[in-house]
Amino acid sequence: MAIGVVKHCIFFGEMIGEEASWRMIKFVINRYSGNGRGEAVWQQVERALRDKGVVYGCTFTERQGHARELAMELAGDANTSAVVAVGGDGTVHEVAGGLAGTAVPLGCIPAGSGNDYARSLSIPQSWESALERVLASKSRPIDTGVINGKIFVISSGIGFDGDVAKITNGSWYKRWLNRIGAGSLSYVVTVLRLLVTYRPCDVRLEVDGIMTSYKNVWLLAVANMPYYGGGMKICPDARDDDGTLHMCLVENIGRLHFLRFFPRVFKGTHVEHPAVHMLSGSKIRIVGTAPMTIHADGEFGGETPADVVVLRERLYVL
Ligand SMILES: Nc1ncnc2c1ncn2[C@@H]1O[C@H](COP(=O)(O)OP(=O)(O)OP(=O)(O)O)[C@@H](O)[C@H]1O
Repeated sequence: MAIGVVKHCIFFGEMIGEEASWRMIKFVINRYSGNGRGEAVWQQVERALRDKGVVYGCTFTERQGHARELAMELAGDANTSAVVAVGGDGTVHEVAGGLAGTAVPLGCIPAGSGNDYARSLSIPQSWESALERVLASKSRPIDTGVINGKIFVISSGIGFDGDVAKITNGSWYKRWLNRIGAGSLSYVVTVLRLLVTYRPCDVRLEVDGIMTSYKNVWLLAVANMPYYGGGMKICPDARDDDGTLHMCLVENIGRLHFLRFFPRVFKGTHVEHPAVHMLSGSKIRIVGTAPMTIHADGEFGGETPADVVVLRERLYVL
């Protein structure tokens, strides 16, 4: 039963009736993304769709995890041509989870605080241009990653990274910074806070059958796309269609040193630092001497040990 969709679906004027069986783009909107930006952006998008006479469907998320359920349901509808996430990376992550393995492509109108999915795919940050791209309806397949059974499209982070995502998502300053349009700065604030308290641990890593060990590991990012954390170019070589996951591991570095070299991640020049190891592979196992927090596209994903694999051409995107 297409609960959310039928309830909230909108068809226009003469399109009601027989023609409502046409295939159409369906929008899944997280009103609360970007601290209300989702709602504001959607109002403008909706007005533009009406002006253009586009037939569309729309539905609003009501809770965490709902976007995934809606996307799964919509993908099963024969009249869905694409599902477009209006929101941030969390919404994209959930919608992608519902569409992966189907032929229905994922579109995105960025309205969050980080918007790293949009940045990585060169989707314009302005809703007008992002909508144009959606309406052009050109799709291509991309890879996805899976960590401990949870899908990710952008990246997964373990250790310091996982804690940054977990703390930022629950922070008052993310909401406050979103309000003044500087939401991506919230990740930087958490990094600075956590730098004082984080305790690195040793890690055993197995990549495509090859074992290595690292001492005092701060973080291990596993990326399908180059950007995360609101514009940090953590794995500059990551490509969403190369069948490989790219990793950035930071070990054995003092807190002050970490703080000094941290800004380099915004340009991607951190990769030259001796404490940074860049790796790649398609089947990865990560075991820490202490449990390390995991995030999948910025959403909490449990703790290590972790098994990660890449699934080739698993998702269609616009
Ligand atoms: N109706 C809702 N009420 C509460 N939370 C919701 C609702 N709909 C979605 N969510 C949750 O809101 C969270 C944040 O959404 P999203 O990531 O899209 O926005 P953001 O955090 O502002 O952006 P970004 O991830 O790019 O920083 C997600 O975890 C999602 O599951």
